Amino acid sequence: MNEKQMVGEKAVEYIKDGMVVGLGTGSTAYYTITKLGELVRNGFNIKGIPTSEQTAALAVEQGITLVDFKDVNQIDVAIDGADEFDADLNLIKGGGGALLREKIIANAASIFIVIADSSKGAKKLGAFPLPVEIVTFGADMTTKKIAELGCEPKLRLTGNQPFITDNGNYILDCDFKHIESPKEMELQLNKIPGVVENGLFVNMADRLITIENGELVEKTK
Ligand SMILES: O=C(CO)[C@H](O)[C@H](O)COP(=O)(O)O
Repeated sequence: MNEKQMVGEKAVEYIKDGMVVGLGTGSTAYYTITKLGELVRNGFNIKGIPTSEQTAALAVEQGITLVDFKDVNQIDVAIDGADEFDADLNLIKGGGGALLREKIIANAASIFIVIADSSKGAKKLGAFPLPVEIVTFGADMTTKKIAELGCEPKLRLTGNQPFITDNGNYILDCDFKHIESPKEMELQLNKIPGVVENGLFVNMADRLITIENGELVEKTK
């Protein structure tokens, strides 16, 4: 079993019958969602809130009932991957372009569990270019303002065309090399008009499931 599958399936042990589950996006969350599908086929009543259209399609394929925020009072547990994590369980997310919905759902969940293979650990965040979602209007100006914070922003492309998020926005991948203060950077970025949200998830993860020396390990705040 590969690391993504190990951590993705382990997280499902936190799901109980009747729960509302935030469903992450990406190749690690894939294993969580397919395992949840197995539970559903075994009679579990699980409702899912997806963090992307891609995840919504996978969840439906797996027989998981999808719900909207208006249908539920709370999200019991959200499970999602990460592009980087540090020792304080701060994260960079958004490699799959779903950071806005991922942050809304992680923030709404009573428990946010992060699943990440061993390659995602970092002493300092920032080697992975930070995804920042921006509105298309004024994108060139927003890009300049973000660059003034000390990074090289690159418009994410699909082929020759800008990548468009599920929310109709662009993503800038911002190479900071390292981010001294993730909290400060998160706030600075979100103050720039045109920025919708950024992929720094500071102090949000309750539990990290990862791999060290080939073994599953779990860390909490
Ligand atoms: O933030 C994300 C998507 O927006 C993903 O969780 C992140 O990119 C990790 O992906 P993967 O599990 O495929 O490595």
